[in-house]
Amino acid sequence: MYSVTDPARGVLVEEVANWTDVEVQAAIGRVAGAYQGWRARGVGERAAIVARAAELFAERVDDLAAIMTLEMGKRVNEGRGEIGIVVDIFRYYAEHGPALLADEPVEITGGRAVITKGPIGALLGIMPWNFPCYQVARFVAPNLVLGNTILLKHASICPRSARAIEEILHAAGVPDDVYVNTFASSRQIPAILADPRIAGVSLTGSEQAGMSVAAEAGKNLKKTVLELGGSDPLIILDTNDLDETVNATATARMRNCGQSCNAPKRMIVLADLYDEYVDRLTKRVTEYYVPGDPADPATTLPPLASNAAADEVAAQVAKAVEQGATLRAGGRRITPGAYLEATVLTAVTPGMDAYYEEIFGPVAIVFKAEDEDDAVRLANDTPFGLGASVWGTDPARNRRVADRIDAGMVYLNRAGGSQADLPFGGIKRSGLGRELGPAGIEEFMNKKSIRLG
Ligand SMILES: O=CCCCC(=O)O
Repeated sequence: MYSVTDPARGVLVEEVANWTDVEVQAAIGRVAGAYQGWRARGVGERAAIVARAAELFAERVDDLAAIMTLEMGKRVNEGRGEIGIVVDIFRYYAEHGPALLADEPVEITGGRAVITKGPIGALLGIMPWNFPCYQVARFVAPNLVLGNTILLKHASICPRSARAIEEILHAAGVPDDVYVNTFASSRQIPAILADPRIAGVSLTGSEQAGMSVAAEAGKNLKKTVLELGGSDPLIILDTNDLDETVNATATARMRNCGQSCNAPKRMIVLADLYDEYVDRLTKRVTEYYVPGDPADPATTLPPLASNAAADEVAAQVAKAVEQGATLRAGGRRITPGAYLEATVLTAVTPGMDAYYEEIFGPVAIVFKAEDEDDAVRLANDTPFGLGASVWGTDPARNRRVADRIDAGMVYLNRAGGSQADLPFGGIKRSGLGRELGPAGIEEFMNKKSIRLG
């Protein structure tokens, strides 16, 4: 069942029945059937439709932000910001897509060749609830320009976002069968992936979901992009202004109520700053992040996406404390609604679950590093490898540390934050492949070698 439950109040607003197997099969038939016609249109025509979609997303910013606030508790201002990135992504691929898809001549031994950049077919997208519009945009915009068609399965708590996105794309001129939203259940995913009419799958979601989709896709030899979890390190080497660093790093951690795959979840602070950083972060988190209505632009701490999500994070915090971590701030569930106090933990050590797992909520863990080498060791001591950030006053030192971090993305003196033209993705258990930027249009591309002579 898909449903909308307002996480600020715990009130059920709408239920949407899952599609039957017959409906899902028909949807696969639609996107597969539309493929040849869509790829036959020129890239310029597809790019113009994607550019129009950007404008329609911009026009509906308030409506989309309100939907996300209701469905998953996103602060309304953050929702507007998310639509800003969505607009950028659609514009980026509309503008740069044609050049990114241009033939590439290659010099080869004994002759000449060209690599053409074409689509591969109908794709399945499985998208999560944490950024209901952005996550869809970064998969859909490049693939529409490339000429692939799309069957989209959104998170079960986001049926309204799912419908609104489909409406916008169709209104922009994407043919009805080129982009089809399905209210399929997770149980139906294996059959979709086994269907020869589906050429590949992109999933953003949990490690668990990634493993099952990758297994099914592997069995069926389907190309896969996986954007999974992260426990990103944020290393503080030194600072000229500790308050500014504390505020900026707290903002980065608490953005989207801590529910971002690439949020800095482990603050690693060099020993000489550690005590002062922990004190000031604790004060900031306690005083600034006050629970409130996510529809109110003044709110600093919205609910998590659901009661289940809030309970899970609260349980992770309680387990960490039971295993010996120190609770410096927060940790308590607040009801009614899916609220959890903004939380700071220290003394988290190897052997505790919280040392290795991802905590998807407003919880910062602070570690003390003896020196630069120790900071790098701690940063890399994780099964994940999504993003990381390095904060310090010496650019050469920041860069040296960045080069030693095992992650798909490293930011200097800033934390995370997607942008349309910068590739996004991870290594290790954070996933496979890249989205956004030039790399994002290449994942489901047939780079065909044509030998000319
Ligand atoms: O959950 C990952 C999405 C990241 C969005 C962003 O950083 O802008």
